[in-house]
Amino acid sequence: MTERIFISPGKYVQGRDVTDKAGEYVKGISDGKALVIADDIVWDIAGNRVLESLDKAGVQYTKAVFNGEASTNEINRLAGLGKEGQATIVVGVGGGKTLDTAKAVSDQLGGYSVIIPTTASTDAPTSALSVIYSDEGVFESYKFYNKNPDLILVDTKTIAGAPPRFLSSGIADALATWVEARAVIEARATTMAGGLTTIAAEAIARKCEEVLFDYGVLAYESVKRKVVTPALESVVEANTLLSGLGFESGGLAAAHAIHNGFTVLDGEIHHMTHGEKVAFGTLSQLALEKRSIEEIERYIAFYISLELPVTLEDLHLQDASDEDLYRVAEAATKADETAHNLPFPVTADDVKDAIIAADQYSKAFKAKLKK
Ligand SMILES: NC(=O)c1ccc[n+]([C@@H]2O[C@H](COP(=O)([O-])OP(=O)(O)OC[C@H]3O[C@@H](n4cnc5c(N)ncnc54)[C@H](O)[C@@H]3O)[C@@H](O)[C@H]2O)c1
Ligand SMILES: [Zn+2]
Repeated sequence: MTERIFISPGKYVQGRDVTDKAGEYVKGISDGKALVIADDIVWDIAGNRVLESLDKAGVQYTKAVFNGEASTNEINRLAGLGKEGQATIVVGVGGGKTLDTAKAVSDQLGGYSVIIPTTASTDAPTSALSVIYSDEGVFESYKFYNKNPDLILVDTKTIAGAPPRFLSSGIADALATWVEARAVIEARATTMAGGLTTIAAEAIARKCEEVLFDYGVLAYESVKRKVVTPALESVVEANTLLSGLGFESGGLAAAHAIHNGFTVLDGEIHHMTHGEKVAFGTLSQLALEKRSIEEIERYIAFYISLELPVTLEDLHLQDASDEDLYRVAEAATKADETAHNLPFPVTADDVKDAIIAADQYSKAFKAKLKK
C-alpha cells in the first residue's frame, strides 16, 4: 500500500444535554424512519430521552432492545427489525458493543448511522468498523464499512453521570492510540483505514496523548462527583474523537492484538473492560519495543492514578499458567493480527515474554512506591 488514507465521520457534536437535540440533528441528515437500539440499562439513562426528542422533531421510529453482544446473530436479528420497520436511519445509544452493533445493522440496511455514546469508554463511536464477537464473547473479527457514522452526539452530562471506571477505561483505550500509531508509522504499515498514515492522523494521535496526560486525572476526579468540567470535556473529546480518528487512520499494533488475545481466556478477565485489557496490552507493547524505564514508568504511574490494571493480578490472571499466556500470545500473533504492524517481527514467544515482563515492571514499580 502506497497511498495515504484518512477517513472520518460526517458530523461530531459534543456538549451538555445534547441528547435532547437528537431529533433536530437526525432530521438534519434525513427524513427517513429510524431504528433506535439500546440495552435495558441505557433505555432508562438516555434511550427514552432520545425517543422524546425524535417525537418532537416528527421522526418516526422502531424501538429495539440490544441483548448485550456484538455478534453476527444479534446484528442479523436487529437488521430484521429494521427491515420490518422500513428504517433507513439506525440510531445506536449506549456503550461500545451497542454502537458496533448499530453500525453493522446500518451497513446491512444501507442507510444512515447515528451514534449516541452514553459512556466515554472506547473510541468505537467514530470508526467505520465494528469489532465482532461470538455469542459467548470471544473476539472473532473486525468488520469494515464503506463509510463512518453520519452523526455522533456526545452528551457530556450523561457521561459525567456514568461510573468513573468507564471514563478511565476510555482513557486507557485512547492512550494506546499514539503508542500504536507511532509503531505503524515507523513500520510504514497499513492502518485500519486501508492506507498509510497521514500527517493529520499522526497529529491527532499525538494530541490525544497530550490531552490525556494533561487532563485525564482531573477528568476522572470530575466524574467521581458527576460534574461536567472543561477538563472532562477535553478528555471526552480525546477518548472519543481524537482516539477514534487516531486509531483508525493512524493504525493499530500490538496493544490491541494483545487485548484480542486476552478474550480467549475464561474466567474473571471477561469482566474487565476493553480499555482495561488495552492498558495492559499497551504496557506489553512498550516492553516489546524496548522503551526506556522512564517512559514505561510514566505510563504505569498514570494508569495507577486512574485505578487501571497494571499487573496480571489486577486483571485477575494471577493464576494464569504459562500455557494460558501462550494461548493469549498465539491469538495476538495470528497471521492477520495487527501485532505484525510493529516495525520488527514478533512471535508468540516474544509476546508471552513481554506480557510477563510488563507484569514484572509494574510489580517492581509498585514495590518502589511502597518504600
Ligand atoms: N469499533 C471500534 O472502533 C471499537 C473501538 C474500541 C472498542 N470497541 C468495542 O467496544 C466494546 C467495549 O465497549 P464498552 O467498554 O463501552 O462496553 P460494553 O458496550 O460491553 O458495555 C457497556 C455497559 O455499560 C452500560 N452503560 C452504558 N452507558 C451507561 C451509563 N451512562 N451509566 C451506566 N451504565 C452504562 C451498558 O448497559 C453496558 O452494560 C468492545 O466490544 C470493543 O471491542 C470497538
Ligand atoms: Zn480500543
